[in-house]
Amino acid sequence: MTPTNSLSSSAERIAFSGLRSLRDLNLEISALSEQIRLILAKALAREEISIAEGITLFECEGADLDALKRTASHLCHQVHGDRVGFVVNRNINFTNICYMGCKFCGFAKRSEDKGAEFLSFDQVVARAQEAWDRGATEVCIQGGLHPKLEGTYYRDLCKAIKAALPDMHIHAFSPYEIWYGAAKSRMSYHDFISDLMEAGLGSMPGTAAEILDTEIRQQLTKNKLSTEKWVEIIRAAHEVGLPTTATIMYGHIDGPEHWAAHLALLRDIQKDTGGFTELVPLSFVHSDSPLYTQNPDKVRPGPTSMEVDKMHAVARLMLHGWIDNIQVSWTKLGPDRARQMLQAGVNDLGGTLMNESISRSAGSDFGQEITPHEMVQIIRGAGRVPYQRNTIYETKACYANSDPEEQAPLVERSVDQNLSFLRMFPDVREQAGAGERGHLEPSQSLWVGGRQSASKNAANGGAS
Ligand SMILES: O=c1nc2n(C[C@H](O)[C@H](O)[C@H](O)CO)c3cc(O)ccc3cc-2c(=O)[nH]1
Ligand SMILES: C[C@H]1O[C@@H](n2cnc3c(N)ncnc32)[C@H](O)[C@@H]1O
Ligand code: MET
Ligand code: SF4
Repeated sequence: MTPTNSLSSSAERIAFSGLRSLRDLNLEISALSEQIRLILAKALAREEISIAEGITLFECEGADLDALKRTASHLCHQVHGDRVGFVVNRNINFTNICYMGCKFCGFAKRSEDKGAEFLSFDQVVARAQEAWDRGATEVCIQGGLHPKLEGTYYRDLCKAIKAALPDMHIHAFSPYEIWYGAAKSRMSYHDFISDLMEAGLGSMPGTAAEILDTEIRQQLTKNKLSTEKWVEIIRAAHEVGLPTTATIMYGHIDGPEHWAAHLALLRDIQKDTGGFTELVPLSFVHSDSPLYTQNPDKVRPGPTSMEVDKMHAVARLMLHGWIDNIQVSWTKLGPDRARQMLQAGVNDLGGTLMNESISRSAGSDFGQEITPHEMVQIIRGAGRVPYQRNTIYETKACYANSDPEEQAPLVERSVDQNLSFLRMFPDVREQAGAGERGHLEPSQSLWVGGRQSASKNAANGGAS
């Protein structure tokens, strides 16, 4: 198919995507406040950004913030060139029945509540099969901590999916679910996770992280997994060879000091294990979240727009060379803000999802699915070259010169969730010879068993 919504030349795409040459960037930086100038110069020299410096970056504004975003974009291009990825996947929440009482959560229900759900294995497998038939490479599976779940449930669910779909990647079970399953099975985390891997688990979402700070966690929920346990479970997963993502849920009762410390903690873990594939910042969705509705005076209604920019940009700077994939969550921000983040250090749009419920039940209104064809247009709308990847960042298809098949979304959209959001993107013209910069060979992954290729690309000069 002929590509739609694209730019005519590489130079045009670079200018449009907000990227500056190193010379221009250095010039711009020389005009900034002394403090920010020194930190950005350090980042460009690949020196480590400390927690204190991270806090300073989180507090910057105006020209300083513009330069921070451009520095993040520059580092992103050093690693990834023009490419921005997405995964074709389906989110399957096998149950929303949960009594853990996390205050930020709008998803959990009691078993007698209207809308309470507990899918059978057959139903989960049927959803996975339907996803496979629509081209999904991954199912992302998480659920409530249902009181009647056996410890063996998680393993048996993986086996049931793999029996029907041996090549489907299972990205499943948050550290909180691992804690629950391991406790019910009276097994160590290492043994419990190894058992899940034998049953077909391919990777784990690094959710349940929220803010990795004891005081904040106690206010978000008294019972939830401690910071220490989250770290222990993530380390155990990495040690037995299971990759995980990393997340941060921000914009509620937290602030810059928590964010910088959280990112530094993830970086420390990565230095030891290399097991994180990506960071996914999750903006707090407030409107149907008890945390906010019960305390609107004390809890913020999600991060400000500036904080969203800063989170993605500072994460790029603090994690550079360690966690080089920064994913924006379109379910939290919507397609247009997600597109803008591609100019603040982000190189990934995450999953097409097909069924989103966690954000929707907390009040987000960005729908359940963005189809591959739409993902490609959003990415081109930021002057970047789209590619489909699998969960561990291997290229499945590059859309420099073609488009994926158009597909109707799995769940019909309401009128306000139709494709009209794509019209807000700039009118960009057909492109010839797109994608000559920054391309990887199809088999090359930016996450190869914990060793990322950032330093190699940077050593080659990166984007100029
Ligand atoms: O439907 C959802 N899927 C979520 N997913 C799935 C995600 O969008 C993608 O499937 C993968 O991260 C793609 O690599 C997550 C996966 C993670 O590893 C970490 C966080 C999330 C968060 C969500 C979420 O809020 N809603
Ligand atoms: C599965 C993950 O989804 C995230 N999550 C749950 N509820 C919300 C919300 N209201 N806003 C943003 N993220 C949320 C949490 O980080 C959880 O661990
Ligand atoms: N219940 C699990 C957790 O909190 C996963 C889904 S949360 C909506 O980690
Ligand atoms: S966040 Fe997860 S564990 Fe907490 S209440 Fe919601 S579903 Fe349950």
